[in-house]
Amino acid sequence: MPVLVPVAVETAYSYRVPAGTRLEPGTIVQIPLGNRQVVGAVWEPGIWEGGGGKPVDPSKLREILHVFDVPPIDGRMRRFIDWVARWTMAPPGMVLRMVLRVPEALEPEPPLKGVRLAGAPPERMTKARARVLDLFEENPSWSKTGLATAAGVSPGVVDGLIDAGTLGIVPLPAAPPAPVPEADWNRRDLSPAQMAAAEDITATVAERRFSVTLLDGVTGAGKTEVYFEAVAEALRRGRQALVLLPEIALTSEFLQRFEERFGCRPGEWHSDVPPKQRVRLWRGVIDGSVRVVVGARSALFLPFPELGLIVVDEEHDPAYKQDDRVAYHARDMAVVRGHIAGFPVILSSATPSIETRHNADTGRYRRIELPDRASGAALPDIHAIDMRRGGPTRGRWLAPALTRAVGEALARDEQALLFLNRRGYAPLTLCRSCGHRFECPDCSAWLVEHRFRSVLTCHHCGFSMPTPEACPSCGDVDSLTACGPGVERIAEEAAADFPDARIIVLSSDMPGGTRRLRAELKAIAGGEGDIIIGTQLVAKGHNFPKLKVVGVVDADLGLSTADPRAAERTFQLISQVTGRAGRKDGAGVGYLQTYMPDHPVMRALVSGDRESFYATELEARERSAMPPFARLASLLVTGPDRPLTEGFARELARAAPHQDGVHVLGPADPPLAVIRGRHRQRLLVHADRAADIQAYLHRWLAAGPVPKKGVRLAIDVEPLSFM
Ligand SMILES: Nc1ncnc2c1ncn2[C@@H]1O[C@H](COP(=O)(O)OP(=O)(O)OP(=O)(O)O)[C@@H](O)[C@H]1O
Ligand SMILES: [Zn+2]
Repeated sequence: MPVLVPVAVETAYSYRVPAGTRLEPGTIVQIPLGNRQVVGAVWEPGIWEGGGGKPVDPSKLREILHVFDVPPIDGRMRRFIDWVARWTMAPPGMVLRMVLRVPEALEPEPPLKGVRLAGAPPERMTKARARVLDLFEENPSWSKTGLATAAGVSPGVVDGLIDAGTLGIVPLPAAPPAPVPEADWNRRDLSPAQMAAAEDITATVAERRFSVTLLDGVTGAGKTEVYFEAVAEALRRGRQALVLLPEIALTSEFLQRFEERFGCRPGEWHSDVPPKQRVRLWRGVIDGSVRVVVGARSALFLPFPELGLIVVDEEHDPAYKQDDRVAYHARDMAVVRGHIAGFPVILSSATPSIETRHNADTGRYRRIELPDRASGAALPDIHAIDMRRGGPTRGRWLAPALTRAVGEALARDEQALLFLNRRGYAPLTLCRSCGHRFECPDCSAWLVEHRFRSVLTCHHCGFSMPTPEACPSCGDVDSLTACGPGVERIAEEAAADFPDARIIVLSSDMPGGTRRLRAELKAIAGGEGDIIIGTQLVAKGHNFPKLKVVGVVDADLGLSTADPRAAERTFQLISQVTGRAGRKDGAGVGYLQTYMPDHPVMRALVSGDRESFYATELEARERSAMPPFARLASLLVTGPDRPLTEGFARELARAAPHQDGVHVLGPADPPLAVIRGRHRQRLLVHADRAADIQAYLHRWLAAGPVPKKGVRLAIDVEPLSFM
């Protein structure tokens, strides 16, 4: 039987089925692979057999070692795995590996050991022993620690009773399955616009057919409440539902809202979920006891047997794209999963991606608009601060107009948010005497100063060194100077201007990790903190009722890159972050510090005219033949040194087949030419919309050189990152 194995090979391997067993495709099995034992899944013949395979001598086949007692991966899930592998050009076994992420879930949970009455009372009765035995009137079986705690005795007392034969050990029943969310637990009053939107998408769930709906509503429109109604409908119809969020670890508020609406928490799936809980969730998903999962992008690969809805919240968020190993976009693959299994997909955003908006414009996706905020509050007023005229004095980063607005907010007991998408104190440190710049020894990147921790660190590989007092190049003391601001530097300036204000700095690398960030975000939502200073993680979906003023310290930051999506990203990020202002009762204001107030992105933001942004950007993409009007694929070559890397990339380029409508660009140095000591070269395939880019790549790779001597090739179809 063909079995997909979780390694990077293009085909399935054949194994012998143990005598007397019949295995259907999808069965999860343990098989020998070299001298290891791995987990794989039985697959249908013919799909991943490969072209040049010679028939294997049946007597040489190795046997399947073990069949796991879990439901098989169903046919729709198998087609989905096949599809993702074909689309991303990843080996199918590597996609399967994402599905079988928690092998511990394949074995039944070991039963918990408990104790119950088993014999006569002990000869020697003490007060402690009596207290323990009394508890069996309440409950016939106890866990050992539970019993000792309830009786207020040491575990030794319980052990003594076991030794005396009074108590015996019994297996306790397994933990009950996750609570089932109730569709009609607590329906919230929706605004008329929300109601209409909810009716519309609920109908798509009821139809049980594939469709994609873009829920396109301004920041604070109440999109969450609307798609909750779709989740409720899936529950009513006995289907499972999946909600994807880009930054689930940080959104405890979301889980609370879910609980208010459905009476219990959903299943959670992301990197911060403890291993044991993940194991339970995976099993609960495949056996159907978990009905709703809220998760990060990898939740898309959970083996739901009865999935009837996927919601992709903040569908524009780049966090949905995985760049390494299997390079997939969870939003696009969610649409594929819906298509294969025949259920609706909802994409929700206040700033839809250009791709999604184009699909809505051309009628491929449905679109529902929510033009106003649910609370009735107005959207924030956005002002541009022209840094050429109204900028700050030398050595400062906040313009007088912005500082004034922050001061006024504080005087009204409101919160202000200063947004800068740069961690640390300063992005570059140099020596005033000799011009020496601090660079990472392993990456082509500057070291970023983190003054709170007194280190210079690399944001690409994590290299870190104490900030020296003298320049390592010329030896001058006190000659080092910080160039440009990061959030820590803005915090320093704000603290100097507002010594009485409570300032909270939020960035992903703060000590304390996710738990601390969660706690801080909750505190801010509860009204604590006067000035919040943060990187892009403050832009994501939060509701801060007291927040009125948002200042974008460097609105041009994202525009200065060569990324074809620079304008789109900047528009999305700034709309999202300013969209945190005035969500409850309006009167929010946003200030954009920019040297380019006439740039179309700044104009669209200031005028609040989303439509003009989308029209201009779509036209620009079409004119320059960029996605979604063309297709791209990136081939990233990495190697231990520059000659090997460049040599392979050139050889690969020479092997590119000729095809009308397809162009190969490069090889070229990406902006980050070295990361962690590995040299990088990028080739880019640009193809007409109608071209089959995967077929082209297959032909190319079959004809091209094979990477060796530590050189590796990574393919990314429709890449988002060009760094
Ligand atoms: N019908 C309603 N009446 C009053 N308040 C509501 C209603 N629906 C939602 N809200 C509130 O409005 C706020 C914004 O809702 P929600 O977070 O769903 O918006 P959103 O559209 O997802 O916004 P964003 O895209 O900015 O994340 C929340 O505080 C929510 O509790
Ligand atoms: Zn580095």
